[in-house]
Amino acid sequence: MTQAQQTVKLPSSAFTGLTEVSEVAATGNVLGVINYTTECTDPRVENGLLTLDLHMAADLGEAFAEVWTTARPVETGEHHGVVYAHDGEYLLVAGRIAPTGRYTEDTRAAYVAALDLMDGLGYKNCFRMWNFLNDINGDNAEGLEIYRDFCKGRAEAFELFHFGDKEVPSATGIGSLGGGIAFYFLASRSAALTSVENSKQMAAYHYPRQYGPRPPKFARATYLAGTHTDRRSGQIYVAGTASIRGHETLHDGDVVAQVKLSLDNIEHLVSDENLADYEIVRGNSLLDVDNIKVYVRHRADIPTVKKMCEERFSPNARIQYLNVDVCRADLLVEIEGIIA
Ligand SMILES: C=C(O[C@@H]1C=C(C(=O)O)C=C[C@H]1O)C(=O)O
Repeated sequence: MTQAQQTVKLPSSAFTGLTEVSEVAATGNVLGVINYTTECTDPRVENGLLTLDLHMAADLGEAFAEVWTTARPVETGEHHGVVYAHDGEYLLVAGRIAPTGRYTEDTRAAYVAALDLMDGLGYKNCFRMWNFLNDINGDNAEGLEIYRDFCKGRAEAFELFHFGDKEVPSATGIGSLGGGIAFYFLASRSAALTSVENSKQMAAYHYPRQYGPRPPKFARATYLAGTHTDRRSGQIYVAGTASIRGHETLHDGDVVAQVKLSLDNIEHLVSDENLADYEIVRGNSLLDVDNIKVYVRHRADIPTVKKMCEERFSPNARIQYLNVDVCRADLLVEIEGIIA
């Protein structure tokens, strides 16, 4: 191992019940607590912990927390409305945009605040973004779908920061049950990043105009390692993945076929065949994916989706199922995860 590999410890996340957060927090340095719960609030620092509540659960019985921990002591702060925590190597920044009739400008402003913060504090390697949009498939005040409205603001912010398409992080852009748009991002100071595409899907940033005025800017996965020469032991952050080949949704109305294609897409994405383009050799399969979130549009489909996921992921994988809308009206399911 090189010295850099030894010193840059990669971050980790765990799912826990809402009431167990303080026990998990006591075991390490907490970068952030993301509550997938019954209401959305502005991000805050609570008992010294950066906390973001997302409206992603119908009742407290299905709520859970995702707790991000790192190796070093964490400091928190606030910058132009976004709240952050950092440990000298990793930064988590969270924000919320209140419900409005047009999201482009507010999304651009909130993203600018977060990107500006990363620049200012020297966390220039953003490797994962999550975005939660209430009424994602609904129309804004001008008749533009809220997801497309959001994509426009995001693309404009990236442009202002001269973010090249090949540098965009992996992301999730998913529905939520309330609260406008909430987001959290992870960035690093010195870890090495590789944005990974899926050779069987069109890069999202190349999607044609039929999907909105500006394409969604995200990578299918991010490979995060201590050094650029480590092409074997880094982490893989798998973006929200759905039943899309090329740029087209396949299997409209068929949840079983959509789950199968989503899983096939992830399987191919993390395979050495796909990663060869990036000189990454990891020997991965679906059995290595953990910290999985499965977003299901129709509650009644959850048992079917769960059965199929349990057949293909490891029995030890931690999986959360959430009942929310997906970024295209014809998508019934979406899956994300992490290979640590
Ligand atoms: C499912 C897709 O996109 C979704 C939307 C994303 C976004 O806009 O950030 C990222 C991944 C998925 O959550 C897709 O286009 O394949």
